[in-house]
This record gives sequence, structure tokens and C-alpha cells, in this order.
Amino acid sequence: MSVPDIEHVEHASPTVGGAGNLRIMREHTEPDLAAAERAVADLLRAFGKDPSAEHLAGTPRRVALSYAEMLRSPEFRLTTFPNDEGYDELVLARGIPVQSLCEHHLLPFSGVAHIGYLPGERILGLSKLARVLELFARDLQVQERLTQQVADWLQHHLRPQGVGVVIEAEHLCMSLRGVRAMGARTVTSALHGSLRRDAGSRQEFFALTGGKI
Ligand SMILES: Nc1nc2c(ncn2[C@@H]2O[C@H](COP(=O)(O)OP(=O)(O)OP(=O)(O)O)[C@@H](O)[C@H]2O)c(=O)[nH]1
Ligand SMILES: [Zn+2]
Repeated sequence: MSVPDIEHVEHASPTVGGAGNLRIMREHTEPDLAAAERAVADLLRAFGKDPSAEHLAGTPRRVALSYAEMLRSPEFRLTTFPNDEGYDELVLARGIPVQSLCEHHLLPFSGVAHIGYLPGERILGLSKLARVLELFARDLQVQERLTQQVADWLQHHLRPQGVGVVIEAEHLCMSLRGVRAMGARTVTSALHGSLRRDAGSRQEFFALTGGKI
């Protein structure tokens, strides 16, 4: 299991209530926006467009800023709580919107993710499942790696009994161009722990996510 390269900035001590609180951010190289802007102007020229024309004058800057935004994931606090009640059934966030950029064509792919875990000693603030997804989605990606990174990261940091991630997405590189398979959706999944080992848990997970068994 490869644990992605994410910086844990601060390991805050548990609060009185026992909530764990860890500041999470991905290491970023500061983008060279001026260089990106020049490159987009070159791209426009390469296609016979004049980047100095009034209607295109702001475009290189806008494109540079758009990619800077799409490739930077916001930091967040990973809040966990003790699993005092010993809850041991699946916790599943279904239909989380996901947007990312295909590393082959720099075109978006988007769809939904279903992320679930079987709690161990701690449970997670629910919104954090979507935040972990965003941590890895705002990057140049292939869907398989994105799916795996989210599952690996949760398994490593939350230490649950099991983790499952399903992503179902449409890739614009496959629908707008090339094969033009409009509406085709790619489904990927990654499982760890008892969701991988135990046929019953696995079946329940895929039944709830509407996927394969
Ligand atoms: N496995 C995987 N492939 C992807 C993903 N996103 C895009 N691709 C594929 O990456 C491949 C790149 O193939 P190439 O043959 O080098 O590129 P291409 O000539 O533009 O390919 P076509 O899309 O078939 O026209 C394409 O088959 C894409 O569909 C992804 O998330 N996972
Ligand atoms: Zn692509």
C-alpha cells in the first residue's frame, strides 16, 4: 500500500472531548503564473489565434489562474472522535461530487465518489471523507490512482477495520474528443481491510454503492 506524499503540518493535541485534530495539506510547488500565462499565449498563437486581440487579451491569465486553482487542494483539519459506542457497521458517504484533471490530456473528468469505512477505535467527521477526496482530486490524475490514494490514505490515518472507495466518472478526453463516447462512465474501486477480505462486508459495500460484487 503506497501512502501518498502529504504533509501533516501539525499534530494538535486531543481536545477535552477527545477529538483528534490534524491539519492536513498537500505540498505544492508555487505555480509560476507568468510562465503559465506566456505558455497559454504561445498555445493560442500555435493555433493561429492572436492573444493580443481585445477579446483574448485576458485569456492567458485566466487559463493560468484556472489551472492553478484546479491543481491546488485546500488544507483542512482531519477531525476524529473516539468511537465510544463501539459502532461497527459501515459508515458510507454516497454520491460525493468529484472533479479532477486527466493527466494525459489536461481535460477534466468528473462524477461521483462513494467512500465508506468500518470504524475501528475512532470515527471521522463526515465532511472529511469529501475533503480527503479533494486533497487528491485537485491534481493531475488517472482515476485508478485517485481511487487508490483516497483508500490508502484513510486506511493509514484512520486505522479503521476497513475502507472502500468507488469512483464513477466521465472523462471529457473520452467524450469531447478522440473516441467521443459521450456519457460513458468509468468505475474504479479500492478496498482495504475487512471490506477487502470479508465477502459479506464487501457485498454489503457494493450493494450500498450500487456497484459490482
Ligand atoms: N487508465 C486510465 N486511462 C485514462 C484515464 N484518463 C484518460 N485515460 C486514457 O489515456 C489514454 C491515453 O492514450 P494515448 O493513445 O496515448 O492518447 P490518445 O491518442 O489521445 O488516445 P485516444 O483517447 O484513444 O484518442 C487514452 O486511452 C485515455 O482514454 C484514466 O483515468 N485512467
Ligand atoms: Zn484524458
